[in-house]
Amino acid sequence: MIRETRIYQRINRAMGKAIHQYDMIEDGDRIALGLSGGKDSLTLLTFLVERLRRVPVTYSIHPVYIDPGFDGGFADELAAHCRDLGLTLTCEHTNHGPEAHKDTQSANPCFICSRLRRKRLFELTSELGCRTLALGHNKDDVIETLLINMFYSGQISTMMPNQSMFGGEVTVIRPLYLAEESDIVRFASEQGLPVYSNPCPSAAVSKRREIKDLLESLSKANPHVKGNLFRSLSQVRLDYLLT
Ligand SMILES: Nc1ncnc2c1ncn2[C@@H]1O[C@H](COP(=O)(O)OP(=O)(O)OP(=O)(O)O)[C@@H](O)[C@H]1O
Repeated sequence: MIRETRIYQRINRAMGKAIHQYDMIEDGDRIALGLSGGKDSLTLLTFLVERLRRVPVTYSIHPVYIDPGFDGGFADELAAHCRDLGLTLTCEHTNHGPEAHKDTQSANPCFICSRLRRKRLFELTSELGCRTLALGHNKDDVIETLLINMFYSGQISTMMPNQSMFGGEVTVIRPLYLAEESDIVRFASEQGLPVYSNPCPSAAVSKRREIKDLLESLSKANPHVKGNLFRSLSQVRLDYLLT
């Protein structure tokens, strides 16, 4: 049972706002949910299950885990957690992780691994008869992706809250789009959500980690930095860009 703390209420408000504002869920939807075992997708799962008891909209949730295949995986524990919530976890065991770290391909293992994972996630979403795939990205992920795309891809873009793919076959939704990562960290800890440590050798050394550290240090001097970056996404002055 969720404890309705201040942090719970903040995330709940942010998620409710995102779901309405970006038109994410309709009555009768079958929603596949990418469950990685990390705090974001576990928090998303908790809120989407709990929301069913509160709102007059019905939907079904189908958690999906792509096991990257490192030693020390936690698929059984994740399946047990889903069972406790009355859900069945679809788990696919792969060797995406070790494959992506093989010497010949090690220049960008995260890119390779996430591309393979995304592909299987979309396929499994369709196989489960779902047209919606919910992912656990939060507001900080959106801001970091904006900077990663500018710094390393030379383009101004980020993740969308509601994104139709493959001609409408699957819609990706990100219900935590407006929720702050620091709130999610606190929520996961205060509610005692399970903690699975990520056995991936690249987990701590990604571009995202570098950007997180940069934003952290800029925010110490000015706490509005992240909020301003997020706001800039809806304050685009095209007449001052080279479009
Ligand atoms: N192995 C996986 N199986 C299923 N879904 C996944 C997996 N890895 C990531 N996802 C989905 O993609 C989202 C973003 O993945 P990312 O690796 O960026 O994780 P993250 O920001 O650390 O989030 P989390 O805390 O949920 O792991 C996750 O929140 C989850 O919904």
